[in-house]
Amino acid sequence: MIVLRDLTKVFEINGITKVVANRINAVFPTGVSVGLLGRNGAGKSTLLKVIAGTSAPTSGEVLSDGNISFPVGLASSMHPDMTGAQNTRFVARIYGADTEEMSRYVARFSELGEHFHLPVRTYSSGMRSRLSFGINMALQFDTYLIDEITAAGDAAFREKSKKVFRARMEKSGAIFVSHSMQTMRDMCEAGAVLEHGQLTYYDDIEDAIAHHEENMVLKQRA
Ligand SMILES: Nc1ncnc2c1ncn2[C@@H]1O[C@H](COP(=O)(O)OP(=O)(O)OP(=O)(O)O)[C@@H](O)[C@H]1O
Repeated sequence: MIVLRDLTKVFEINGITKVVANRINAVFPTGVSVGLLGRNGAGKSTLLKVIAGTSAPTSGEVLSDGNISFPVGLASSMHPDMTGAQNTRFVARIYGADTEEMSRYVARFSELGEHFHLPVRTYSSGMRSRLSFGINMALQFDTYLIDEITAAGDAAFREKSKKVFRARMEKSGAIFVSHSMQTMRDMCEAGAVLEHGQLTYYDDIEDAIAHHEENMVLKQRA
């Protein structure tokens, strides 16, 4: 279970204030795959980083009784000057996994070929996503944080990713960001909509999608 308690996250740049989370109180239940919805710039990626602990809240806290992955798909998760193989071994050591076994798994899964041994800064965004997804799926987490991974790779890769993700969901939960409603339906049971710093949680992803689509229609009319 992940609990957001009075969570506030505010960015201030050049006198402009952006409130991403405004005293959010929410619970993400154990073992549930939750789709996080919201329009561009609502703060979904930022919220994932705050939940992962890679970005500090302005106030409030994130509590969890299980371990949480780093956000898959966000470029900041990888060290750009290290190769894919080095990043993999580095993460394996942090989490106490077998470095060689994990390296073999990630090399095979991510389908990076010779790029696996080149610095991550030379990768396309899709290649980075594949690496970061492979590293995450090689490890056992109670909650996986996934940001737009399904945009990475060709149809065969996406199918393989979905299969591995579903296998992980037998024992774990996830918070999943995607702009594709079809992907949300395929991958998530529950949903949450982030708008104007508020988060509304729904046990059924269909209810969250209906709320989100209504927001998008209202935006078009405005
Ligand atoms: N490090 C930062 N410093 C300042 N502002 C930031 C920072 N990161 C994000 N923001 C701002 O916070 C807001 C939320 O950004 P975020 O990327 O979390 O939104 P998002 O919902 O994931 O967007 P998208 O759907 O377009 O990917 C945006 O207005 C963005 O400009």
